[in-house]
Amino acid sequence: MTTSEQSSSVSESEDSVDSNPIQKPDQQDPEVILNKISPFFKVEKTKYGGRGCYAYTTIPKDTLILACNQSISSTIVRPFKKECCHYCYDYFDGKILKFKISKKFGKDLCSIFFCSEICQQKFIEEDTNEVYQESLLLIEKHALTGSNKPEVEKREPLKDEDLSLLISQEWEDVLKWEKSLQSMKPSKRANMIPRIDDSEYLEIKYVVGVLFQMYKVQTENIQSTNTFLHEVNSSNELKQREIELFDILQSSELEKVLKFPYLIYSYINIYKFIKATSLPELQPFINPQAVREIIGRNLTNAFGIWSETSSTTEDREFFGFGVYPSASYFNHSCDPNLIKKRIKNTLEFVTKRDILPGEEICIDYGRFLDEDVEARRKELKEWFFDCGCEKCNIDLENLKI
Ligand SMILES: C[S@@+](CC[C@H](N)C(=O)[O-])C[C@H]1O[C@@H](n2cnc3c(N)ncnc32)[C@H](O)[C@@H]1O
Repeated sequence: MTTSEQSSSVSESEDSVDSNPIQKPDQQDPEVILNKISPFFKVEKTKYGGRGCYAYTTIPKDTLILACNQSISSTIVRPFKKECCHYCYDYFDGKILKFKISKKFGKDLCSIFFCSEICQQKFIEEDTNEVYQESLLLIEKHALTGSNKPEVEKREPLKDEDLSLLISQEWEDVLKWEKSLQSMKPSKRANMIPRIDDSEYLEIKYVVGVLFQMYKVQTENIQSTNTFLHEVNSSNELKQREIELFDILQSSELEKVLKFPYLIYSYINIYKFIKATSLPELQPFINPQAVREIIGRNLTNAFGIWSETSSTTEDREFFGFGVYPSASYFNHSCDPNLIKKRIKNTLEFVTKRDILPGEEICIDYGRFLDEDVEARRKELKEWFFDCGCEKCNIDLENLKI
């Protein structure tokens, strides 16, 4: 536990602006990376667009085809941060967790909460040079700084504005902001930290988690082997493999901003907060393009972390989300043949029925399978796609009759 005083986290080193490509270890062929996720399926193009997972051979019902025990990054909503374990997401009926890593910043005590000493210890072991721990504590500190600032009304783009132009202009302005940030004394940079709301706080913790993994892989020079994921027994290599899979995930940041233009300002806030507050170790990884892609990858690939319920009709609490790249290639089907189970921080995927060779393996993205085809499609539209599953095709044909 650390209790040292820290005035400002802002980097004193020369930060780069937009010319800081992330140096990645030797990049592997995406096809090779994708086809080493599981011996049960290959990842191929679907006939309705994008990629999907297809069975190599017959897979009997109740077969565990994938278990992902490491998200690349996860984040817990502010209201549950003291009740939901940062490491394993366990929750004990609203009880405040006893184990924590804390640091005092002036009068403010900031903490990361865990359900047990084991989870706290695992978190510490997986950290590198305490960069992740420090980064999360700094987010807590600066989220407090930000919340003391007056609320700024977020600008809404005008109806007839050229959105693509607006988006590129706004991000260009961010680069100017970044130059003035870097010309400031570190002690003054706290003034540049924007006020953030709860959804931005959630997203910032996720983005910083991914940035930390990039730093870790580069610092520890972690190399990956060419085995299937379940054969990998080093957690460092697993993370490296998840990063490789993360890099080839779909990103839909621009699509989302074009649909909900007010989000540009939210994403810029997130970026400014991260750039102005992150440790020097993470700075080389922070540029608008990288952060926009990290945000965009969560939008269509994150798995929600929800409280457990005994039935699908019972209300659930939303604790946060995690991105598990190796599990992100399953498409949605309104008649899924795979069930997803979360056991603490592990996602398990088990077949619901026998699967035939060449059959697409799909999960259910929502909780709306009992609804009619139009209602299902409306729900999925919010996730930026028109469902191309077989059940929808049949149901749509039947509507025409
Ligand atoms: C978690 S990713 C699945 C992998 C993705 N197909 C790929 O190529 O990376 C979710 C995205 O896949 C596509 N997708 C998933 N299920 C689909 C479906 N039933 N019909 C059409 N597109 C789907 C959508 O673009 C969605 O945003």
